[in-house]
Amino acid sequence: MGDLGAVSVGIVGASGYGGVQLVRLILEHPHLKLTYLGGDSSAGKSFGELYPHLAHAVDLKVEKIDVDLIAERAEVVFMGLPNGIACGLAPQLLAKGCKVLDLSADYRFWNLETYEYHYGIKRSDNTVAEMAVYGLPELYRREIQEAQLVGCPGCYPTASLLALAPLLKQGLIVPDTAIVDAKSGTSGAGRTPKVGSLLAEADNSIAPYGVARHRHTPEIEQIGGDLAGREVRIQFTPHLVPMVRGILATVYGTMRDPGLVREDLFTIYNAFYRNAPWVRLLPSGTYPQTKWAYGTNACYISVEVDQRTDRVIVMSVIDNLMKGQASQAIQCLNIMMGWDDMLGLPQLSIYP
Ligand SMILES: NC(=O)C1=CN([C@@H]2O[C@H](COP(=O)(O)OP(=O)(O)OC[C@H]3O[C@@H](n4cnc5c(N)ncnc54)[C@H](OP(=O)(O)O)[C@@H]3O)[C@@H](O)[C@H]2O)C=CC1
Ligand SMILES: CC(=O)N[C@@H](CCC(=O)OP(=O)(O)O)C(=O)O
Repeated sequence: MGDLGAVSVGIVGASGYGGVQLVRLILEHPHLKLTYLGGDSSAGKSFGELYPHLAHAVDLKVEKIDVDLIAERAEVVFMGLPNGIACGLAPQLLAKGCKVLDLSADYRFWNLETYEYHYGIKRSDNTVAEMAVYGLPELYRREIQEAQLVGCPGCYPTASLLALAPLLKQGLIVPDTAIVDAKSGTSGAGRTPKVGSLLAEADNSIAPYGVARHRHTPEIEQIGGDLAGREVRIQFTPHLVPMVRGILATVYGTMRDPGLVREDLFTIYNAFYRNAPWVRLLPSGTYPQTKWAYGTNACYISVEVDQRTDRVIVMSVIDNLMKGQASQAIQCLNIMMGWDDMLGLPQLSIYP
């Protein structure tokens, strides 16, 4: 797959959900070729043993992680690893000239003490962390264009921030009134087995978790603060819902100007996202469904106003494994390489 002029790409953490999405996307991308797969417990197996339905398309074995081998084979490296591992590999990969895109939380935080506090992991790669760019293209396109190291956002922060950004950037809501109520499918928890992700535990039920202390809150507040130009406090509550993929984030905030109507907000959002091809603003009175984004890099957003309570309500949906993880990383790479944002990425959900 790929063509003669294609950029060589490696994936560390290839056996995981993020990894297998990346494999699919790289195989279908016209300017990328897959040259390295790395892992831990899956090392030594062929990729086809792990994912038999892709055996016909991928003729690579998963290797034990070896920085020299990765840099020899790949110009660009994606890392889809548990938190705390990428920060031990990125400094050496960057020193060897690779571009690095990390899907974990290791390079999302501008203040490493915040990361260390919320993730319970000590860090010593401060200089490299300072180079990292937050990989949300709709907000940090210019920085991503120049980046060697991208810390790709978490799935909840992507859905939440795309809904919140115009409100915070333009000071449309009373400070600190923002509430994010978010729901995720179980693939958000990754492929590594956990009791809570078992069908018998998750099916027929919707459950809040991480209430008042989920580790995505400081990430949302960091970017929210950057947009607002001041520290912000955001109430974030995630829920696990019995589906495989998808996130719906419903955002509430008290309007500073109670005179604003839905059409005003629509105009503001339309202008804010005019150069964002993956954000699809829905017509007034139409509300998004997670299945519309399934398998794509799209984010569907709808705005509403409740004049009875003076609140704005913004709904956003993404596929957590795509815009919330793997395809957003490819969108970032497209921008780093000077290619079109849409290049090689699936645009249409398989749902009717
Ligand atoms: N799932 C989601 O919706 C999202 C996840 N993320 C983040 O992306 C990252 C990857 O997530 P996801 O794909 O869901 O994870 P998975 O649990 O599905 O996969 C984890 C991967 O990490 C590898 N791995 C585990 N431990 C080690 C180790 N010690 N050394 C090397 N490799 C190791 C595994 O390899 P092996 O099988 O060989 O052991 C596997 O390939 C995580 O940081 C996650 O928080 C971000 C946004 C959304
Ligand atoms: C449903 C589910 O469990 N979702 C995960 C979010 C995954 C993610 O994006 O986490 P990172 O910030 O570590 O990358 C969670 O709530 O922890």
